[in-house]
Amino acid sequence: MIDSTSTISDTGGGQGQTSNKNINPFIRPRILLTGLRRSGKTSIQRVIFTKMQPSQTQFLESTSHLTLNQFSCGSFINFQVQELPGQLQIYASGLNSGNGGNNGQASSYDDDSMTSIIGGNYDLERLLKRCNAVVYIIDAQDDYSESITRLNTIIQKGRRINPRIRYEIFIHKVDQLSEETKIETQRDIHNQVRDRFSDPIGGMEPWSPISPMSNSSSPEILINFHLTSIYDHSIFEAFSKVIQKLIPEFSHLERLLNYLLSTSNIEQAFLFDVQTKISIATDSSPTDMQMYELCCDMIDLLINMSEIYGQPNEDGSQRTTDDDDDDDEDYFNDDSDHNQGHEWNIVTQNEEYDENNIQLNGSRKSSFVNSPLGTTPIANHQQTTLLETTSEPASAVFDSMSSSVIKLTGGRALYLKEINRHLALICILREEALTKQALIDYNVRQLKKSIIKLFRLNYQVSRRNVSSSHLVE
Ligand SMILES: Nc1nc2c(ncn2[C@@H]2O[C@H](COP(=O)(O)OP(=O)(O)OP(=O)(O)O)[C@@H](O)[C@H]2O)c(=O)[nH]1
Repeated sequence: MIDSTSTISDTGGGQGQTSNKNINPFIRPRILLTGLRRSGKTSIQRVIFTKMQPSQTQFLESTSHLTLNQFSCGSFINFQVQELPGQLQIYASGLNSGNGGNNGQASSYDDDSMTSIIGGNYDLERLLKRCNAVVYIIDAQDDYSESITRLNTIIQKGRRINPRIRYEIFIHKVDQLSEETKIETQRDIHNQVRDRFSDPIGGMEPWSPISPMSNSSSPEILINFHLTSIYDHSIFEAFSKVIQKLIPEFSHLERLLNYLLSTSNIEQAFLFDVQTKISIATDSSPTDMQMYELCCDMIDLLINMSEIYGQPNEDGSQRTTDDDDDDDEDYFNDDSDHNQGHEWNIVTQNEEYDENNIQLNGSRKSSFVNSPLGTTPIANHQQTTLLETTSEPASAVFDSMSSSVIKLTGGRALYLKEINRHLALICILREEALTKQALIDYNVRQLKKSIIKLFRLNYQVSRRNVSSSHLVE
């Protein structure tokens, strides 16, 4: 079993249930994606969200502005990724620097009072205050000492401003490293970060490992490390873990999957977003990386086979054949006003910092694939929310008829079933368990109904919340 994630904290290797409770289900969680120049930030987004071939990423131009990508998958995965380009330098905020001569010059990142403003007039404090997770990319093939210095600065600032931030450190580009070097690099980076926070700084509490029971008001720092590469599935697995911690329904989904396992003789179950191959939930057993990869391959196989031999619905709507599907199905399949399929929305939401410096990433196809960078600057001092959406519908061939069973050598099997047009359940089980496939099918249908109800409930509450906030306005 391979697990590319390690953690400083006791909770990091798990699914982060504690942090999900802090996520307001009505606010789109924000991920601040940052790291030094050329560390691989844009490549990661393109490979995961636009299906760009990893080899194509070498032609990407450097990102020069803060960009905001909003991702939606039906009503399930909703989050924003703010990419803070590596070329931006952190500058002295000026007034309280205690080093007057340093104004306007790049700081050493070490003095907390000196690191408020990032070159280009972005306010790091504000970005940290508003984000739920920082994904920090370290290029493992490069000398990473400067990168760690910068990371430590961000953590130091973040723990003062927003102690609930989760730091997900991607030790990236490990595809060129031997297994031994990977482990050594991870240990080295882990130690350098831990050592930095083992001493009290500026009156703050020292670094202390967190436990699942940790008090939300504690100053403990939530840090996870992931070994990643865009050239294999590790980047999907790592990003899945980041997303799972931000999905408010995650613990409910996990419980439902655990229940399915216990009733159906299944070894492991994943809920996959079909387009991105992000796993939005798993049962609570540790993830088997090789099985995870096989599940991703199974999705590709199913979609490819269906595209060749399947019959896409002419009207794009989903066929419903399950006898006992009820009205809940309509909620999932109704794209009228909320289930807009996969979207890369172009959004700024009344950002208070200098908005003319924000660049907006557009749709998966038109912006990212057809144009070199696909970013569009918005007008200066934009006051209203900009929302330009180009939706890419979920696969036309993935519908309620989509299901598959693949028997593997070694006595195991993979079982795939559509949950809705965005989500697939994939189970790993012993081949013998398939002798009771009717039971599994039945249980999966019950699971599907429960998931639909769960999201419908959340959707209704969020809608009510939105309309009442309009009334207040
Ligand atoms: N070997 C390897 N190269 C990678 C990986 N990810 C990205 N790269 C390469 O790293 C280079 C820089 O990638 P970018 O995505 O442009 O990096 P960035 O962090 O967005 O850079 P800035 O926009 O300048 O901040 C490209 O040539 C990518 O092909 C990886 O996992 N492995």
